Amino acid sequence: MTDYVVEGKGLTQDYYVSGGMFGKAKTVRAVKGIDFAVERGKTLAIVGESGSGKSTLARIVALIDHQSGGTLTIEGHEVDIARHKPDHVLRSKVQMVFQNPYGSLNPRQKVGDVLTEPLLLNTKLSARERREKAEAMLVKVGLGAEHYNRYPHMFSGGQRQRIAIARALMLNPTLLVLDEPVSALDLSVQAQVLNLLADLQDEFSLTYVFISHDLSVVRYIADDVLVMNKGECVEQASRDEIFSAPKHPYTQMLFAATPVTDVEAIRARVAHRKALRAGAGA
Ligand SMILES: Nc1ncnc2c1ncn2[C@@H]1O[C@H](COP(=O)(O)OP(=O)(O)OP(=O)(O)O)[C@@H](O)[C@H]1O
Repeated sequence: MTDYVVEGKGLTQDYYVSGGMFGKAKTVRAVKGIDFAVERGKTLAIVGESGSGKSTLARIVALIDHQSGGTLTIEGHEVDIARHKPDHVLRSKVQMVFQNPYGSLNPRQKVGDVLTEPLLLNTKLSARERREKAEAMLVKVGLGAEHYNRYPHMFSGGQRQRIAIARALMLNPTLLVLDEPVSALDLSVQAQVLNLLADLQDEFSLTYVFISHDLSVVRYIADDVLVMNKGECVEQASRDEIFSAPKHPYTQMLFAATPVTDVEAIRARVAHRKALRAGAGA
């Protein structure tokens, strides 16, 4: 049986929009019956133009918002956060990384506090154990234990996103929802952070739901791709299928409008990852 970490069936999200003083209130359906499933250790990329509903879907999968309709299943258990608040076990399994590393870290909190806070709230680890785990995680994401006592403003954008990733990993999640995690970064830094995410995925068998409007990024990171337009899924296929022969006219238009750069580098990296996986499985 396929080991799906997350499955959505008919996921729908309605927003109630007030009409102002004289207008009529209305309901906007931002996500319209989306089905998907992501296997353990794989990445589903969700692509689409601005306003297509990507972030709305991401917030449902990350257990931040409850869907108006459909079902969400995580690790085989149907989740209904409207009726049952997720317990800390479920909460720790699903973590989100946001686009803006400047906004997502509290400027008054030292990095060490950012990283140990989830442990303080959700585990019985001692202060010393929490610190050791945080320092080890800093090293894991390419920073150093010496960064523990520094403040977020002392880091570059890429380093802050590494801190946000480290924080997301502190409770050993199985699923990361990444909403445009590299789009606020310079191109060279984007590549470094994508490499880090790929390495962490291999090391911890992480499952990613990766929101992006950037097809170069998607080609690099995704195993499967779901294309959204106006809240609907217009096409869903493996990365290779969708990049070599997009079927839906909207996907064709999207791909034609946004040239994919640096294809050779991406292919080399993908081949390298496949070889690593094959070696690990041998
Ligand atoms: N809280 C809200 N209240 C009302 N409408 C909303 C709300 N959040 C999103 N929407 C609407 O839902 C639709 C989908 O928005 P969403 O942010 O999910 O799209 P997106 O694909 O992530 O876009 P972007 O890439 O610009 O973030 C849009 O029409 C948006 O205006």
